[in-house]
Amino acid sequence: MLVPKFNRSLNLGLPKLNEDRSGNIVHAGHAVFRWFAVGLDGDSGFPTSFQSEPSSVEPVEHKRGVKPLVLVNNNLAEDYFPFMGWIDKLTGMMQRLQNNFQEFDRFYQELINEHLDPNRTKSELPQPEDIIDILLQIRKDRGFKVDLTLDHIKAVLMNVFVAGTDTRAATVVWAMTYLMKNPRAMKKVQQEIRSLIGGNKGFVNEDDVQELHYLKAVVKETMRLQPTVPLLVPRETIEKCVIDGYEIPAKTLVFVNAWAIGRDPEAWENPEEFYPERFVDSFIDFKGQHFELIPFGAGRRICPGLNMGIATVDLALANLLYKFDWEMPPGMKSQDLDFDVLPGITMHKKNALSLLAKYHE
Ligand code: HEM
Repeated sequence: MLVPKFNRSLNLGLPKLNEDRSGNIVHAGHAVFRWFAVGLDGDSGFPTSFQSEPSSVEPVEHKRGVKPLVLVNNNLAEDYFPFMGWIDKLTGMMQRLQNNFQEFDRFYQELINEHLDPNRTKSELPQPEDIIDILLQIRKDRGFKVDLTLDHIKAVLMNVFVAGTDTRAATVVWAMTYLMKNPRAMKKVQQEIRSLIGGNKGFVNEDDVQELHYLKAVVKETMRLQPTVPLLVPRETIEKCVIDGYEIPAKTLVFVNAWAIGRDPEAWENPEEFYPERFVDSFIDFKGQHFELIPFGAGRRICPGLNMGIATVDLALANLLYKFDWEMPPGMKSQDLDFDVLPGITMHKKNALSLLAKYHE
């Protein structure tokens, strides 16, 4: 039986919350993620910059007067080989991690202080209230007991912002890349959206998305080929087991390769082909019940943000496709697009996806 090896469900930067059962600090979450969000900046719901390479994007200025947060994307050797932590010290990665943590900690503390400020005027309150208000209220209701500390609240925020932002942004970029490579699918999905929404409404909302079956198939097909967390959360066997004749001892670290599973010729016809139609009228879903498609993982540690993740990917992609016609920049052809990947826990496109957006009248 496989069990999660690490308690990574909470903040990467809050070591106390990342302790394993033996009380050791677990470093599985050491990878420091990039900050890049579709629709994070601005009210329109559209990305302010459509690039897949975050390092080439200006850091997102949050409007709170503190230094902008710049997240670096790097993996620690220790993430993969726990005995190789010394390399991270030598390369300075550990120090960068610590610095990053401190910046984040300050940022979240400032947000919390703002929410705790009794002088916060009514007009500044988000509508109706935001996640920080709710968490602080729960804490207050519990009489400030130690079981919900400010560190826990920071951890939840970190999770929502990072686990949920990076993955969604990457998925939208991969979907656009596949669609640019496959004009037939691009045309079909745009037709579906535009014929449903028409010209007057001007945007796609959450209810509309439920009618967009081909769009949903496009997203599934993208996640089959390019799951953004290809190796899921590491697991550890708690007892000896035999799989396919291989004997696996207890306490073995196991990585489940969702990327390879999505391309397994025994599970998929023409697995390398981008063919969203395979999901139209298919019962296969990514909710952890069909093991041939597990971009959100499966079992007890399945992604808890699955529904939110899909809802926002569908919505962002649908609006991008509804509002704009997409072309390659001058001098480039869709054949030039590649699927090279940056190393990392989250699978990002290595070379920036630069496209020309033409407003669709
Ligand atoms: C397209 C979007 C997303 C993808 C592809 C994705 C994918 C994943 C995957 C593969 C895992 C590991 C599951 C496993 O090992 O079984 C995971 C875990 C997690 N995800 Fe997501 N995720 C997405 C969006 C989100 C969002 C929006 C949130 C929060 C708002 C979120 C929060 C988390 C958390 C907290 C975990 C750790 C769960 C645990 O270890 O118990 N994710 N995600």
